[in-house]
Amino acid sequence: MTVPTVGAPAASSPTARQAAGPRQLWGRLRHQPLTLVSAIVVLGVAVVAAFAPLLAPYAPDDTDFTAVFSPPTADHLLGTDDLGRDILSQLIFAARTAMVVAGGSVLVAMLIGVPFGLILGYKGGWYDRIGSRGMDVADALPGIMIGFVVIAILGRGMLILIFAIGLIFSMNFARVVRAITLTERKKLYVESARVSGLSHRQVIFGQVLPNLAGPLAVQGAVFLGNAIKVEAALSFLGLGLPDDQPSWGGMLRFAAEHQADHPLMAIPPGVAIVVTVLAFNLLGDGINDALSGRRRTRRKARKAQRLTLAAVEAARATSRAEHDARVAAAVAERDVVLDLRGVSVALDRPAGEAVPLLDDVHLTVRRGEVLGLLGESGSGKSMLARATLGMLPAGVRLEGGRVLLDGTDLTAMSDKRMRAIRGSRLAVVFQNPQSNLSPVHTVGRQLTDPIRAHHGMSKRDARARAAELLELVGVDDVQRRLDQYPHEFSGGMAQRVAIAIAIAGDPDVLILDEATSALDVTTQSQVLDLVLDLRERLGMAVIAITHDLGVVAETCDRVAVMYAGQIVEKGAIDAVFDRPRHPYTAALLAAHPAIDRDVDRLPTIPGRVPLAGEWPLGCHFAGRCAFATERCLEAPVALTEDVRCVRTDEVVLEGAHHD
Ligand SMILES: Nc1ncnc2c1ncn2[C@@H]1O[C@H](COP(=O)(O)OP(=O)(O)OP(=O)(O)O)[C@@H](O)[C@H]1O
Repeated sequence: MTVPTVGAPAASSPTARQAAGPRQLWGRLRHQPLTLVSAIVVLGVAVVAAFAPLLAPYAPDDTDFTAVFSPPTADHLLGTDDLGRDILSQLIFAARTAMVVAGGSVLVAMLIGVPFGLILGYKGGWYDRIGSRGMDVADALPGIMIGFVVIAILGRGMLILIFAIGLIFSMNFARVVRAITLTERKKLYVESARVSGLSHRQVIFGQVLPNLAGPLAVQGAVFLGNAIKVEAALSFLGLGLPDDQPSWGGMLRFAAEHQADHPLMAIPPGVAIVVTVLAFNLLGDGINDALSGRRRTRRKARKAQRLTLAAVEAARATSRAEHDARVAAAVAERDVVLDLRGVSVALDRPAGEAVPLLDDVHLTVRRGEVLGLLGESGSGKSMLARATLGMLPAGVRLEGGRVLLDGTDLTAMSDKRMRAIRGSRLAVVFQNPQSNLSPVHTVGRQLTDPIRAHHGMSKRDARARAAELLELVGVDDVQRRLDQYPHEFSGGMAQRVAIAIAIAGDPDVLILDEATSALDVTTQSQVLDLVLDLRERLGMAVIAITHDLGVVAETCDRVAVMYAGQIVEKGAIDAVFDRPRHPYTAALLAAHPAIDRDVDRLPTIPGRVPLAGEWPLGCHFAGRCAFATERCLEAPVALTEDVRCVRTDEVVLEGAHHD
C-alpha cells in the first residue's frame, strides 16, 4: 500500500534525534533557509485554511452570472468560472479542505500504523514475521486502488476520503515504526525500564513511543504533502469530495474540461498543489536534517586532571584496608540472599541443536556483600546476569538450574511476578551512562515512573522520593536537576542518576554490568565509592560485572572468575588474588599491570576465548593447576585431556583453554 514519496527523506533515527535538544534543533533549523521558507509557506496555508471565511472575498458557491469566465479583475483577482464563482475564494476554501483531509488522514494513518509497528518491532518473533508478510502484501497493492475500493464500498464524503487516504498511508507508518522499534528495544534504556519493573505496555507507550517523535514528525510532514496529492488526484478523477465541496483537485478537473477555451484556469489550483506539497516535503527533509545533524564538537578544554592515577590508588588503598576489615567481618555473618544453583543456559540454533552458553553455574551472594564477576569478553558474565533477572535474549533459554532469591525460586515465577521482582528486589545498571536513560524524558519522569510502579505513590510523593534519591546518590540542586534531560548531565552524573533509578525500589541485589567501564578513572572511583556507601547504608548486595581486576580488587569482598560459560574459580579476594589455584585465574592476574611489579613486557594469554559452541570438552590444565593435586586425583577415572575435572564447591576446573 505504499505511495511513492517525492523526495521523502529517510526517517531520522531516535539515536540521531538524541543528539539534538530543542535549542540545538532550533539552532540548526535557523541555518536552513529553505526549511524556514517551507515552514512559512505551510504556516501560511494553515492560516488561510483556518480563516478562510474571513479572508475569502466571496463564499465559494456565490454565483455572478454577469461575470461568467471573467479574466482577472479588481473584483475577481483570479477571475471566475462558468457560473461566475470567484476562483480566489474557491482556492482559499479548497485550502481548508486540503488541510483538513491531509491532517485527518495522517492522523488515521498514525492511529493504525504506529501501534501496529510498535507491537511488531517490540514483540519480534512470530508477531513480526506474520505482520511483516502482511505489510509486504499491502505494499504490493497500488495505494490509489485501495482508495478506489474504499470509496466504491463506502461512497463519497469527507470522512470516507480521510479514512481511505489514512488506510493507504498506514502501512508506511507501520514500517518506519517497526524498523526503529526493532533497534530501540535492544537499547539499554529500554532494558533498564523493563528491569525497573514497568509493564510491556508502559515500556512500549511510555518509553519507546516518545523516542519515535522525531521520525514521526518527519514522516507526518512528508505524508501531509502526499495526502494533499492523493486527495487532489481522487477529486480530479471525480472520486474524492462531492462536487459542492471546494477542492484543488475538483478545480483542476473543472479547468481540464475547459482547457481549450480557458487554459489559465488550471494555474491557480495547480500552483497551490505544487507549492503546498513541495513545502511539506522540504519541511520534512529539513526537520530530518536538523534531527540527524551531528552534535557540534565542544571545544571547551577539559579540566586538567589533578589527581594522578597513583595518587588515587594510594588514597583508596588506605581507606580500603580499614573498610575491608570491617566489611569482611560483617559479611561473614550475613545470610545468603541470592543463590544460583547449577544454572545452565543454551541457545537454540535453527538447525535444532542447542549451544550451551552457561554451564552449571553455582554462585551465592550474601546480603551486603560486593561480589565481583570477572572474566574476558564472551565468558558469559552478562548472560549470567540476564539469567538471574529472567531476561534471557530471544532464542536463549534456561536449560537447568534454579535462581533462588531469599529462598524463592525465580525460575518458576510467572512473567508478571518476575516483573514485580525486577526493579524492586533485583536491579541493574548497564555500562553506558547515557544509554541507561531515555533521551526524551526528564530525569524526574524516569525516576518517578518506577517509584510509582512499585510503591503506588501519587505524582507529588513520587517526586519528593525522586529528589531524596538524587540527593542520596550525590546530585546537587535536585529540584532543577529533576526537570533536566539526560543530555544535560555529565557521564558520571548520568551514571549516578541510573543508580538512583536502580535503587528506587530498594533492591536486595544490585547488578552493575560494567557500570563504570565507560567512565574516566576519577569518575569511576567516585561512582564505586558511591556504590560501596549505598550498600552499607541500604544493606543491599552488589554484583559487579567487570573485566577490570583493579575494580574487583578495590571494591569487592569476593570474586568469581568466569571462562567459557563457567565459573572456574571463586573465593575471597585475598585468597584468589594472592593464591590463584586455577591456571586461568593465574594467567589473568599475571596479565594485569601492578604498581609494585617492574616488568618490560606483560605476559598475555595466547589465543582467544572459545566461542559458544566451541568449548573444549576436557580439562586442559590437568596436572598444571594447584587444585589438581588436591582434588583431581580423586576423580574416579584417570585424568586425561578428554576427562572433565571433578567439580567442587569452591573451584571448578573445566575446559579453560587458550592456545
Ligand atoms: N543474544 C544472544 N544470542 C546468542 N548468543 C549470545 C547472545 N548474547 C551473548 N551471546 C553469547 O553468549 C556468550 C556469553 O556472552 P556474554 O555477553 O554473556 O559475555 P560477557 O562475558 O558478558 O562479555 P562482555 O564482557 O563482552 O559483555 C558469548 O559466546 C556470546 O556470543
